[in-house]
Amino acid sequence: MIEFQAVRKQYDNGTVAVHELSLSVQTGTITVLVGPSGCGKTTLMRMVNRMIEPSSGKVLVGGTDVRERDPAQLRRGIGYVIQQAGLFPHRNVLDNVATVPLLHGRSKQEARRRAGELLELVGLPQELGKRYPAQLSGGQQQRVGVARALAADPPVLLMDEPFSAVDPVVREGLQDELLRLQDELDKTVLFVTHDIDEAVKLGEKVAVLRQGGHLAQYARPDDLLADPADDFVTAFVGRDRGYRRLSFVDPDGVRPEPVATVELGTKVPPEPRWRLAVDGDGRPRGWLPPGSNVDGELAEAQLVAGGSLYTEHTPLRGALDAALSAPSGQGVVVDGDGRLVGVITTDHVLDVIAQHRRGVGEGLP
Ligand SMILES: Nc1ncnc2c1ncn2[C@@H]1O[C@H](COP(=O)(O)OP(=O)(O)OP(=O)(O)O)[C@@H](O)[C@H]1O
Repeated sequence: MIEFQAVRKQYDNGTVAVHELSLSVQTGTITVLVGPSGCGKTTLMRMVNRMIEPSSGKVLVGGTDVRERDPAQLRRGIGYVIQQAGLFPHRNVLDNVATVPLLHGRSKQEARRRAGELLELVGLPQELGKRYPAQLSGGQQQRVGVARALAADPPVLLMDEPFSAVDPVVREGLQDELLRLQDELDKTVLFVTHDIDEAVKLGEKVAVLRQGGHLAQYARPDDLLADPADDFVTAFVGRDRGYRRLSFVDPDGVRPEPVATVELGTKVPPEPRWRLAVDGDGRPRGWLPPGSNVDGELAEAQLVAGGSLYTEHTPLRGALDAALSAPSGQGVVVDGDGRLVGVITTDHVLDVIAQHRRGVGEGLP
């Protein structure tokens, strides 16, 4: 557990970055600090590994005041990942990661073997180990940064806007990867971002900070979206918080309907309705518009790209998105292996939301 007890930080120039803030971070969970630029997130995080000392108050890690710990020894138990990964530019990827086990007294050979395992853990192919950081994409560099932070197997991981320098698609991949890793590793993670979507996706709990280092609200993402504490939090979580909250709504009640399908590579007579094209394994590939005259065998070029796919039993937000984005008005539902299960309409998803609202009795916003 990490505990901030009435922590305050005033810099020498008089700026109060953190104002008497108290917060407990549960062991084995991801806790996110979110808020606008300059609200004190980084200052608060760096007090955990003593890169910054509080002006007053205490920070405890595992029940001990960090001021009683030797900074170097304290940091060995705390991984630290920053934006742009912070890699050594003149060392190759494998050696960047191996640095940490080497510092811990492992032999060079052993350190490299461990580094190889870690690269695999974060989803990087072994052959990238020989490259230099500048020869990797931004997303790959971030993965190396995570591998290096994990190298000493620290119980605590501090992550300061680690994914903010990469494009949105890569960023989503990195977020998913972090959630997968966390499932496996059960670290105590403190994660800083200014992106509320990232915060509610990753955080088991989310602390919203406002200017001057005040804690505006500390809650589970679902509660934050359903019941923002004040106008500041309401504005910060945004007007589409109702839609965001669908990410946490149980999809019970979603009943996919059958859909007319056609198979790629077969002859297809025209029909006055939308049909979903699937490959030989039953995976959806796109839609064939009503009345399409297919010359010869059906090929991908004749299809309209489908909308997003909804994987059954995942939260309702994906179901609504699939229904809204489908060119045919029918959202495509697939199973965990990506094979077609059926389709859902927007009306059906809205009905499920309405049922949920009645059942839960506490209305979606
Ligand atoms: N060394 C310093 N000396 C003086 N003021 C500082 C110092 N470091 C940070 N600050 C100020 O303290 C406040 C909080 O800064 P901090 O970096 O913790 O915010 P943040 O929420 O992490 O911001 P961002 O999202 O922009 O990184 C800001 O007003 C900042 O200008």
